[in-house]
Amino acid sequence: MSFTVNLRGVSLRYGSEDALADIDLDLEAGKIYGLLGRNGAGKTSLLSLLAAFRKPTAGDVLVGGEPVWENAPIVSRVALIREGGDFDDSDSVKAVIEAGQIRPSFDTEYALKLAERFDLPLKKKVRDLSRGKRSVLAAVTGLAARAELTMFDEVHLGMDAPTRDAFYKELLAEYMDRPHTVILSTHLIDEVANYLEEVVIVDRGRLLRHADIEAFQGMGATLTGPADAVDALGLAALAEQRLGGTKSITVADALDAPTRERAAAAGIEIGPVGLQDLFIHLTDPERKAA
Ligand SMILES: Nc1ncnc2c1ncn2[C@@H]1O[C@H](COP(=O)(O)OP(=O)(O)OP(=O)(O)O)[C@@H](O)[C@H]1O
Repeated sequence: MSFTVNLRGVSLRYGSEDALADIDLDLEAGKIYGLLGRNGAGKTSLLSLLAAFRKPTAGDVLVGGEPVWENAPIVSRVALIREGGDFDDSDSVKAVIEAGQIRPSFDTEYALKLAERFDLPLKKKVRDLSRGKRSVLAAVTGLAARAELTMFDEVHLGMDAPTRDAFYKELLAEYMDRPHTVILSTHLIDEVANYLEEVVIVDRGRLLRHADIEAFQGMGATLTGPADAVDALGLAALAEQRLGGTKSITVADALDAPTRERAAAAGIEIGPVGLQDLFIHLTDPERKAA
């Protein structure tokens, strides 16, 4: 079984600051989601609500169809893994792994297998681990939790590129073996795009977009050509650049066939927009919330 997620009119306030405002979000069970947002957008706050680390100031947070707050049976099957883990620094790696057994579905054998594969020194104290190895330990406890909803909050930070690659592959293998709901919060969008089924973007405490990864990948376009011809298309540009008489614009929406034909006839080149670039443009602080 894996958990659905439903948020209805959810707000979270710290003192006088709204970290999240009026969020409505539905996630289906058994998919891998990417959670994107700039620094301070509200990603960690959102995940904290789903793990019942925090109580919403307003609204309903349902996990597996039930309110998650003070719901021990549900919470015990939800794993939120934060960067660097929430470990006692004086514990050994082995002790951290053994402590995972507090969860009903924690798989110690799998955790030890992963520890060996990722070269984690079992006897070392957490405080003596490098930043990257500490992240790996956090990732290992998350994978081995075998939870119904597993959330990794920028857990890749500190891992080098080959380690991140191995982590994503292991995550996918574990997911294929035992479908469950996964949320990956990250800034490295292009790196994880191949693993994601849907993408959720939060921006300044609000839900900006939620769509299939394919929809995002087909979403934007860049158009480059004579400035007058580009302007004549009358498209709403997310960003634009001008060099002499040539203009390049980035648009968020997919172009329809007539626009493509007009552009081609005017000598305008059309190219794709990388997910990372699209994300940067969509969450540009200069841009009004969409
Ligand atoms: N404990 C707290 N007390 C007060 N304000 C907080 C607290 N935690 C977060 N905030 C504020 O809430 C907003 C959202 O923070 P949050 O950590 O959820 O963002 P984030 O998207 O995870 O950011 P990052 O990518 O930098 O980790 C920010 O303005 C932040 O300063």
